[in-house]
Formats: sequence, structure tokens, C-alpha cells
Amino acid sequence: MFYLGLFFVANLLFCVAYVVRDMAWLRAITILAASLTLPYFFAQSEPLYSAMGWQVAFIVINTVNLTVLLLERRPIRMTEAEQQLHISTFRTLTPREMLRVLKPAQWAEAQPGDRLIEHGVRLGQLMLIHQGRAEVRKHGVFRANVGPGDFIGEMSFATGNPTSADVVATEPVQYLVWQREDLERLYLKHPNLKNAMQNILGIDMAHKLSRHGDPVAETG
Ligand SMILES: Nc1ncnc2c1ncn2[C@@H]1O[C@@H]2COP(=O)(O)O[C@H]2[C@H]1O
Repeated sequence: MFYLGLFFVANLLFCVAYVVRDMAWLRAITILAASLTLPYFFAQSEPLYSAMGWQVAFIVINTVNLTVLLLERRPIRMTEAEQQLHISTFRTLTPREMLRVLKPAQWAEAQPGDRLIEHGVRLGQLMLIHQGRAEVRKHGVFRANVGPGDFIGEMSFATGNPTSADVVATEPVQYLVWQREDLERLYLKHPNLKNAMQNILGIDMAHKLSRHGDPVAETG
């Protein structure tokens, strides 16, 4: 009777597990429910070893996946620069997703007068200004200022066309650089990050449009 009661509770718990929406709870309750079935199967006049074996397999699979889930949910520590980047540019990503995006990027620095981007070249890079300001110039004519939180090179990065303007540092600039191949590798591994980054680049372009009216049109 006791074992039958346990088996009943186990099945009730399976029902609860299938109702909860959070994957970690679903797996935790399933592990508990599967464990509670074991005494019942064992207490039969002929212990049901094969049924027990399957329940143990479910327990192992759910324990592994639950561990992975909980590891992914651990709070993470961000440096000051990462915190600023999260606020300025990557707020639509979780901190963990942002760190995945930042991992293949290289930090770089430029001094006033340095050209971050040359007009008319195929860049294959995406850059993000973290600190400092730069000017967008076309044929030497000022078109716009860019500063912390602004991507540069995103237009040619998105279209594959040559760059539409020069971008020249007017202050010491600290920026991040992604190589196209590195981002493509990242997107293959985490396809959701591709959409997320396209969204972020879309927001960046919208900000530039609202500030300056028209990103430089490439007419050659
Ligand atoms: N009007 C603008 N406002 C801000 N940034 C711009 C503007 N026009 C061009 N840029 C930037 O200058 C970069 C030159 O290279 P890209 O065309 O790849 O991407 C361009 C943008 O990042």
C-alpha cells in the first residue's frame, strides 16, 4: 500500500512537471517523480528491473540537462567596460549573450587624426566605439559625429559593399573590432545571436538616422 502511494505521488508529480513552464523546474520535478517510482517497481514480487532501468536513464538525462541549465543561469560578473557596453548597446541581450558576442572581438585604440575606416574599401570588419569620438567624412567633407555606443563599418558589413565614408578619430578612441569570419562562426554556433545582433545594428542605424537625417549614400 505504501509503495502504491509512492507510485501515485510520483505520477501526480509527473503531471505537475508537464504543467510548469520553467524548464529547470520541469526537470527537477521529473527527477523527483522518477526517483519515487523506483521503490514501487522494486517492491513487486518480481522486481521490475527493466522499468527501473528506464527510470534511472530518465533521471540521469534530466540531471545532466538540469546541471547545464543551472550553470547557464549562474550570475556572471562583468567588468566596468562590459557593464557600460551592456547599457549603451547590448541591453536587448542577456549579460551571458553579450559576453558571447564580445568574446571574438578585439580591443583597439586610435589617436586623434587616425583613420578608423577608409572610404571605398571592402572592410570585412565591424567596429563599435566604446570611448572617444570620431568624425564621418566623405571626400573630406564632414558628415556626422560618432561616439560611445555607435557602431562603425556596419553599413558595408551588412551590405558587403565598400565603405561609404572615412571615419577619423577626433579624440583618443577605444573601440572593439569583430572580423566577419569570427561573427559568422559565432552565428553558426548560436543562431539566435544573429537575429539579436541584426536587431541591435538596426537600432544603431535608426539612432544615426534620427541624429543626422541620412547615413552617407554611396554614389561612388
Ligand atoms: N550619417 C552618418 N551618421 C553616422 N555614421 C555614419 C553616417 N554615414 C556613414 N557613417 C558611418 O561611417 C561608416 C563608413 O563605413 P560603412 O559604410 O561601412 O559604415 C559607415 C557608418 O558606420
